[in-house]
Amino acid sequence: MHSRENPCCCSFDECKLTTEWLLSRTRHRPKIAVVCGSGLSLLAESVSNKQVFHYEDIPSFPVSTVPGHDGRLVFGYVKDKSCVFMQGRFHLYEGYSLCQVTFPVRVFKLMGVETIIVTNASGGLCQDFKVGDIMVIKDHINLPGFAGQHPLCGPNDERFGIRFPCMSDAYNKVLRKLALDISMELGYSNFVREGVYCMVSGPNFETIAEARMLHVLGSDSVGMSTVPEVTVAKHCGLHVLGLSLITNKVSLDYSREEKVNHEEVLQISKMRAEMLQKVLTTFIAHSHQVEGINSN
Ligand SMILES: O=P(O)(O)O[C@@H]1C[C@H](O)[C@@H](CO)O1
Ligand code: HPA
Repeated sequence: MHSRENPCCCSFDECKLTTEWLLSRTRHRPKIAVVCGSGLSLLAESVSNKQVFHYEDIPSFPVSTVPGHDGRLVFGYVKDKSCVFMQGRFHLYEGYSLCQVTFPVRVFKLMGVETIIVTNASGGLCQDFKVGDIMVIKDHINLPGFAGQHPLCGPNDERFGIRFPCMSDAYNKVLRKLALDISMELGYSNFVREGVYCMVSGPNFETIAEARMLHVLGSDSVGMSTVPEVTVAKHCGLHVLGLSLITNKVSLDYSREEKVNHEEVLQISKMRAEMLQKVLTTFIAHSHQVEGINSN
């Protein structure tokens, strides 16, 4: 049975079947996976020796339903590093269970991936942030998780990870530093920041009262993804880097007239994707400098 029909069938065996299906069809053996956020499919365009699978052709993979999420798995090389890119991710608000949302992460783990780079578009809550800034994610707030919408709820399969994983170091410190150092070398330090990402379920954008609450709670940006993928990645022992593109300023003020919409999010993502791609490809090229990350 496929997870499109059954929201709760992302078992170890099903992950393994999908893994074997992919490994038997690709010569690539990626060590790095990249999840492209809204409007950020361009991140995968510069890979060499490309091999592409459409999500609808991959057993048990959900399909993309959101504009700006192409629904393609792209294998290839960035410099000499074997990578796999998700051009499009899955969200809770699409009606997928969190186990479907995170299914690809577990498949990557079983394929031999060691590091995952998760990107997204988010709204800036920190008053210093500007539209177009890139935020290296330092930490997150799992708001749906507080309410029991958590990808690790349910029986724990020890083959993936332990029952009570530690999340205090979900975003690898060494990888964060490398991303910040690279940004500085590229001359991007004026618009590359570090901060805390807060996940809400969506699909509506925040009310002003909600935005104020998230700000008071310590969130620098807010979005509708990433946290389930990162939680599952950390649970199964992957190294994580998170990069968030600030596509809009979230209003904390009742007198502000601007209204956010998805088209604006996509427009800013597409405008800044090239910058993010530069950070990403330079990061991947230098990732051998970091202990625990293989050189190809
Ligand atoms: O997949 P991400 O988190 O980049 O997508 C963001 C959050 C919503 O899906 C959408 C809102 O515009 O963009
Ligand atoms: N809120 C939630 N998700 C988002 C936003 C936002 O302002 N911008 C992009 N994704």
